[in-house]
Amino acid sequence: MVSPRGKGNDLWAEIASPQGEGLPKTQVAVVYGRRRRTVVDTNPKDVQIDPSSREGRVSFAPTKRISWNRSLSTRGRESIVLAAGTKFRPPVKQRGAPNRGKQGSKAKETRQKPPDFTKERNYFLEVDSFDLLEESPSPKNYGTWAMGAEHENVVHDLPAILERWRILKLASTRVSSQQLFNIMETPLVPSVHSCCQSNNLTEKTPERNLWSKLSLTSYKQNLTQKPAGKSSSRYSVDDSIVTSFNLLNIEEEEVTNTTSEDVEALQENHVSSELVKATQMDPSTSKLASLSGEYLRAFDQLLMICRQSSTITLGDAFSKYCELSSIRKIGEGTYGEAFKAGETVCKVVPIDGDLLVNGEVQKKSEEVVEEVILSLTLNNLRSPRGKTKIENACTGFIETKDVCICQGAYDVSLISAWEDWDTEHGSENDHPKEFTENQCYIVFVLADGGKDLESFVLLNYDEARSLLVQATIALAVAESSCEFEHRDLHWGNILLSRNKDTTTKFTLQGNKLEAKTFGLVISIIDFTLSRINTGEAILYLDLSSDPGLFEGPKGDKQSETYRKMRELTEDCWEGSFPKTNVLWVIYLVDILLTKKSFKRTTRDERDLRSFKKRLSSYDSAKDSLSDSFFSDLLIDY
Ligand SMILES: Nc1ncnc2c1ncn2[C@@H]1O[C@H](COP(=O)(O)OP(=O)(O)OP(=O)(O)O)[C@@H](O)[C@H]1O
Repeated sequence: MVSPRGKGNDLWAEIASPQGEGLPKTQVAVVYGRRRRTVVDTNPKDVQIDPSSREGRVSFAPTKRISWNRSLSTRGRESIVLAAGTKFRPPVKQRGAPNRGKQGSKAKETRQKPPDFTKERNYFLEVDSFDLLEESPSPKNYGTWAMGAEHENVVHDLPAILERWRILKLASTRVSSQQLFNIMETPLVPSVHSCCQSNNLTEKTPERNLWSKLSLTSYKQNLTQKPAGKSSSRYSVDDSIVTSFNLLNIEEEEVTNTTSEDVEALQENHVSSELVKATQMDPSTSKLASLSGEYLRAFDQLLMICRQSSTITLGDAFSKYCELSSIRKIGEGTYGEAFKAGETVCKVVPIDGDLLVNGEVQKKSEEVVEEVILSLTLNNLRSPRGKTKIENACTGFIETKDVCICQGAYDVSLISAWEDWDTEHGSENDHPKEFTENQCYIVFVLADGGKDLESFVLLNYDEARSLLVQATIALAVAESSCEFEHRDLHWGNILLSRNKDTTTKFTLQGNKLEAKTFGLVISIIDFTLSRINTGEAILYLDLSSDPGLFEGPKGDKQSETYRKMRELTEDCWEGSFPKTNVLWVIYLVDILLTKKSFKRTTRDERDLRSFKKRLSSYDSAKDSLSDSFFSDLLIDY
């Protein structure tokens, strides 16, 4: 039941109000998503397995990972770039015209005499080097760091990161578009702001039934069927972006068809100069073979995000936080090894290499950029900046303190910590001594979130309630801010610790509230399966390409939750379904009832069971917060 209490009335009214009310009309945007890569896709030749070097290793076999939780780690974040907020103009140039024969011969002709964009390319190369200098005015001087010193958290310019990423994604559709991206259509409302700036997503993903996947061709057909120069009410998308796609998402032979008029048109349409630049690269360097070039660009972005001009060693990175000899390994995942370094936890994830790690293909810079964007977006909820009135804020997601890019063999101190863990716990991961001097890594520097729910001992019913209210708050706040859905909130992904505080503050849609914590602190981790809408882009993982995720044991709460999500989303994973968050809250109640023992009465159990029943009727975490179960845990301030 909604509990009216003074100032709180408004909040409860808002919590109960249907989502999307009063939103501006939706608009169409060009979107694309990238299909994920699997081990099967890997060319066996790319996998460096030197039998002589396998001594001491557990195994390189892809089937090694057997634990249910860990086998769930799927790969390949999808993203949809939202091109909105601009006006429709007919495409400058028609591509894929019905008369293929004619086009083909023209393409052939043009390939013999490619347009010369040298002048423009040089200009943009100059701009790029200037940008790089501007953005990295003083590369980190790791050599002079005081070991174990206190460090301010690094502030990242998320809007700028997003913009660069978006440009990279658009540009990279030009090459290997068939392999990497699906061009899709998604309706979107006019002006899109980055939630990172506004901390309030005013433009939301429309309802499920508005989604329709169209190929770029059918999308363009739709556009060309409209009267030139006029936008239809539904397809009022900016043609400069369509043009960009027309120019960028082109077949290999079409690259050479790009004319200087096209470029001028793009410039006229105020398309970012970098986007224009993307259309101007020499076709010979932009063939499919430039896949590695694409990663290089993403890698450069990672360096920029980390404010590094070049990679550093793992030893240099860790020495910022502690004496190397004090490093302890505290956990492991399929992709990352987690080490305690001073006050922080550093998660080391190998990237871009050909070596299979723990039976998996290493993550690529491009997908890592997206994970960084996700982490930083959620980070912003901790201390939203750039706005006088904070709309949404909470501390329930793990804090990302810094990110850095490293290269080289594993540091001896890390190897020693890894081996100590292995002796004590028996690692499921491959021994890191396999990494060569060329290996690159991303290191996520995180706050120490404590122990995961599976191993944490809850003392009593109050702590159990505290866990539920904090998890629901975090989901509700992120849901409101950036349409966040965690989609994998099993008991390994909630970290718990205790402190002296009895309450935690949060802001939900402008309403400032406090929740009783009884001294428990939760931190949600692992956003691998998560979906967000940053306002610039929708980042999500297409779980339909991982059927194994839904084949877990019948009756197992976690497996059932994945299946319920699939039923709910109908495998449309790019869509917004805040109810998936409720499904995970239901899962957590189940876990508390069946898998965790803590001091509780029969009445407490009954309350938990009836709360669980009521949860099924809520459509979002935000809605669930209005349940009477939370009434005496929430306080206005
Ligand atoms: N911030 C943190 N504080 C404390 N422990 C952490 C933290 N981050 C990670 N860990 C520990 O390290 C383990 C692995 O981390 P995480 O699940 O993020 O890695 P991963 O490789 O992304 O995992 P997955 O196999 O699920 O993809 C966690 O289960 C947890 O025990």
